Amino acid sequence: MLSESGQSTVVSQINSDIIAINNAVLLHNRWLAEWNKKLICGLPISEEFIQSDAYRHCGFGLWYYGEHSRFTEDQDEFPRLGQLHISLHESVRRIVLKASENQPITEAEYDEFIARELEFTASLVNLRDALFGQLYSFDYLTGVYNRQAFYSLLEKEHARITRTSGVSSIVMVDLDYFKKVNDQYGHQAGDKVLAYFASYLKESLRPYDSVGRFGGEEFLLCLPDANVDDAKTIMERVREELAHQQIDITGADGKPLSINITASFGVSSISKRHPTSQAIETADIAMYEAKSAGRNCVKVYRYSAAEF
Ligand SMILES: Nc1nc2c(ncn2[C@@H]2O[C@H](COP(=O)(O)OP(=O)(O)OP(=O)(O)O)[C@@H](O)[C@H]2O)c(=O)[nH]1
Repeated sequence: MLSESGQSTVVSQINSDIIAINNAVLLHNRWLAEWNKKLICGLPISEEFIQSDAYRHCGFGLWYYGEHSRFTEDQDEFPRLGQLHISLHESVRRIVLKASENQPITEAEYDEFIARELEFTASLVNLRDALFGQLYSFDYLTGVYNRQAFYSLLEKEHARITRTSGVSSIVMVDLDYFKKVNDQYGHQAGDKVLAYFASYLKESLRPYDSVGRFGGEEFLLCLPDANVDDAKTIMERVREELAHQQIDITGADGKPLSINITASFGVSSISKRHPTSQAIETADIAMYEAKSAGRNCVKVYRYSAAEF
């Protein structure tokens, strides 16, 4: 689905997550500057730096223990960042308590604090980089994987299926007569149809299936551990239900209207013997066969004996 800014909600969510992290970094830097100033200038240090759960109440902590999207929480770096933040607070607490009791702070204590601060900062950078990586993996308009990310996903699937000696299906899907949508209702309406179609595909498939935008109005699907006959059955259902979807758009004259679309599907398989590039090529052949057969249908590419 499209957000108000015209980008997919996935992309705008990741963007918001990155902005929220940047803000948390600012709050952390302020916290650091504040207690450093008090320590260096010999000013009284307030309770908030000494409490054992101070890490939950500082600006960074409020962000960390607040609400997050799955894009932030799913990153491997996220729990590590939380641990490093707690360790950093422990180190600061020891220093601040000693200072408030006019005891000298040892070099080892200071070095420990600096090491923890540096590790914490590096972890923040890792988390932000991971989110940028996600941002560059999704198609800006539809929120599904872009071509490059989907190719990597298929390469991983090929490696997995090679180990298990199994088979997975890949499907090339292309909207029918999509040019007419653009020509009749305008490019914006066309964009809306593409975004709708992408989320329809995602919602119609199993959670472990994947959807990528191959280019233009062409999408690629990966159905792990489904052979081409399973995939054909699934795609027939998806195709049939798609034709009954009412898509709300705004026409070129600004008036709202509902339209239907159909798509052509080409199914092929990926396995130990049939790598990613061959699977894409053959799914494309099957999809063109579906176009030639009159569109709004599913065709399967079956490898010949010579291709085994
Ligand atoms: N709105 C919009 N249109 C796009 C986008 N990418 C590609 N298109 C349009 O998709 C249309 C594809 O047209 P064709 O390749 O002729 O295919 P088609 O009209 O779907 O016809 P068949 O595939 O033969 O059924 C062109 O009008 C492109 O401009 C996009 O991101 N947004």
